[in-house]
Amino acid sequence: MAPDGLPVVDVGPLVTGDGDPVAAAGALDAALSSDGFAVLVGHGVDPALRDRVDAAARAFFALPEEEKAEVAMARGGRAWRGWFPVGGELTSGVPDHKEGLYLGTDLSADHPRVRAGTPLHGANLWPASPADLRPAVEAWMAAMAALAEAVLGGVAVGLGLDRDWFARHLTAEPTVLFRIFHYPPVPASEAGWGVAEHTDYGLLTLLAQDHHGGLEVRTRGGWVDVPPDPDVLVLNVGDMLDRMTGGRHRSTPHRVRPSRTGDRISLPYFHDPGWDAEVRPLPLADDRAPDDAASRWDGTSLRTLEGTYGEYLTAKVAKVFPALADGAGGP
Ligand SMILES: O=C(O)CCC(=O)C(=O)O
Ligand SMILES: [Fe+2]
Repeated sequence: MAPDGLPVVDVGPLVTGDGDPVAAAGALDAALSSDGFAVLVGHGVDPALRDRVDAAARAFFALPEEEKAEVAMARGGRAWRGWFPVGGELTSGVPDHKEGLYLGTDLSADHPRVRAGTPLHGANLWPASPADLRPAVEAWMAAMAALAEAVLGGVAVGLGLDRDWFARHLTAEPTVLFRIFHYPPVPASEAGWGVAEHTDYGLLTLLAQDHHGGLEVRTRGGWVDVPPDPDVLVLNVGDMLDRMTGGRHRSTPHRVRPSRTGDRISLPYFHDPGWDAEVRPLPLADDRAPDDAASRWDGTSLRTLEGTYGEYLTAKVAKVFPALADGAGGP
């Protein structure tokens, strides 16, 4: 256990094959079964790459608003890509104290899903400056995708499934979103949140952050701080893994305090089921948790959901960005 209570898991054996992957899978299972969050060490991702993405992000957010607006989210249309200003995103109906650049799997205009007008699919909007943003982000997203698949292998083994279960059933073509957030310093007199309380939508989130801190997790024992360590990656469970496991792995609410000490940069990467996947409960019946709709932050029951992951995600995103709601439900 870390001093703050979040478990630390060495995922080295799942990433490199050295060591005992079954023991690492067991540690992961225990971590995700307690509070749905884990601090990952041994992840093998080069810290210099994180520093590159962080530096490029800072250079981008420091540009004048008109330059950032060259890649404004409105230009990304239904693909939900590009920059949004401070206050442009609403979590739980309230504007957040953050700005962000939204990215995802980069699809060209002739990809069948883009041609069909599928929401959240399309090309990334790359800023002209800084030049290193695109190569750094592309390398980072590739590293996160590989790590997410390695971690999912461990999750599967921990649940008594074959190691390639997720790859075969849900993530052959994962839905991938990546965000770069900037939380500018906000005076202590100003209330509100960097990001208000919420859960993540998909399978797994992998988060890198700088040293400023502010991320809080609602564990069973109360709210705890996630230590702001740039060298670790923070893993958390999304709604679909919670649904599949009947709450054994919990999609745990979390929130971000507004930054009081400086410009905070965070890099959440979301590795989620394929768009057309229908996520069903696994046959793990005996340890199924009771239905949680009444107590969940959004009142949604993960036990009774129907439809594809794409439908679930589109409905969620339309609440956060009301501008996307317009016709976002179908092609
Ligand atoms: O910025 C952070 O630390 C967390 C962001 C987050 O929770 C999210 O994007 O879902
Ligand atoms: Fe989140």
